[in-house]
Amino acid sequence: MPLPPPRISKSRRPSSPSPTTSPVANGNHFMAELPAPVNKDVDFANYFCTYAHLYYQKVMLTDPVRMEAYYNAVFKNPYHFRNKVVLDVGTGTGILAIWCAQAGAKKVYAVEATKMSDHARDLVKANNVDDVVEVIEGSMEDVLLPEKVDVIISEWMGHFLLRESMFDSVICARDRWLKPGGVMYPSHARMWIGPIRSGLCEQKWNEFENAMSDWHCFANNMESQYGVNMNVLTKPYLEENEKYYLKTSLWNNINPSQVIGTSAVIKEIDCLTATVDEIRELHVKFSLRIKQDRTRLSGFAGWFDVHFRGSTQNPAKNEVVLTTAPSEDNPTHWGQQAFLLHPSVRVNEGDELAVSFLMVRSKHNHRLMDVEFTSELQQSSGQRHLPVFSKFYIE
Ligand SMILES: C[S@@+](CC[C@H](N)C(=O)[O-])C[C@H]1O[C@@H](n2cnc3c(N)ncnc32)[C@H](O)[C@@H]1O
Repeated sequence: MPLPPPRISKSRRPSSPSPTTSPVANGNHFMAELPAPVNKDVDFANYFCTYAHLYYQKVMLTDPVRMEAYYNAVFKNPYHFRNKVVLDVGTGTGILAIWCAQAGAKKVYAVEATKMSDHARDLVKANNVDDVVEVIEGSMEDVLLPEKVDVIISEWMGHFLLRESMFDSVICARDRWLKPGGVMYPSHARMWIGPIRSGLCEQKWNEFENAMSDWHCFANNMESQYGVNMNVLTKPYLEENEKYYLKTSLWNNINPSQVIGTSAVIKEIDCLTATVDEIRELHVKFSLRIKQDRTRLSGFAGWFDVHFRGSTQNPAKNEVVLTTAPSEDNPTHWGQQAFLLHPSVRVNEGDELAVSFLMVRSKHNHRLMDVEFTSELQQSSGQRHLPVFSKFYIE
């Protein structure tokens, strides 16, 4: 299988039909409405099934940036774990739970929704921590623990942080099971956006044009060979391909030199206090300054970092940061999400971009995101361009 794979499997097209929330698309704009209840069976089939494969768990276990960050967070702050009760939300193979036990935890509840729990149980036993770690198969939202916990640890971050919406489950676990004064690992998260140049703009446009010229050949052939005129389907086919090639954000490991200006933090999350309402819809305005001369703005890249700081009452003595920012030496399996503009825009050093950004959950699947950028370029000469509106899907 090709590497690196997506963080979780996604149906490529059409997008997965799992209506779990109900924002409505109104003209060009996504508008959030109250979320509909999640259909658990559909969610399991679309989302959890991927994590039931050791192949995907191994992708995460072989990301050194991710592994080092969690390992250091636990073992450089062992007093947060020694003789403590810990909850690992979404234990996967059990790796974080095993580390917590090795760091001296008195009890670790390791909750996993999928059958990966069987492998986790085996791994826990094989590493002689089965007297401390209890693997529980079930959805975090349904699991009943016999006691409250001192620490919640979880690796819940999806592409561009919030894809997968797994943080909802961590919030649910925190509100039910964390003792007052308890600690979250990680404790904080931030989302970033930066302006980029990328050859992918042209590549995706060419792929889109090829797909359409292939369609026209196919339609001509259908008419001449089988006597059926396909033209009524040309527009829907174009829209489907526009979405796939031009409006779907791309997983990409961007080189830092491709970031052509300043980056902005668009969201900061305190894991101890965040609510689902706070992350369900993000609407942010920010500005970016171009720092390279005579280049092209191909679009925007989004990434995140998380911090292991402990809590105000109980701070980590050794703070650890896990970043997925563009990096030549330390790329991660999350990469960055590229949102490409068609066409790209000529920009110069000193130009300013005023950006309005909106992200809501997809109406088809609450674990995927719909994104809008409205960007207004002001050249260093003072000349202002008309705002450019672009809509994207994080699938
Ligand atoms: C990103 S993986 C992390 C696995 C492991 N903790 C690690 O760090 O290698 C997230 C895991 O959480 C599980 N998961 C996600 N949401 C869950 C929920 N609500 N209840 C239980 N498990 C969940 C997934 O099945 C998956 O195995």
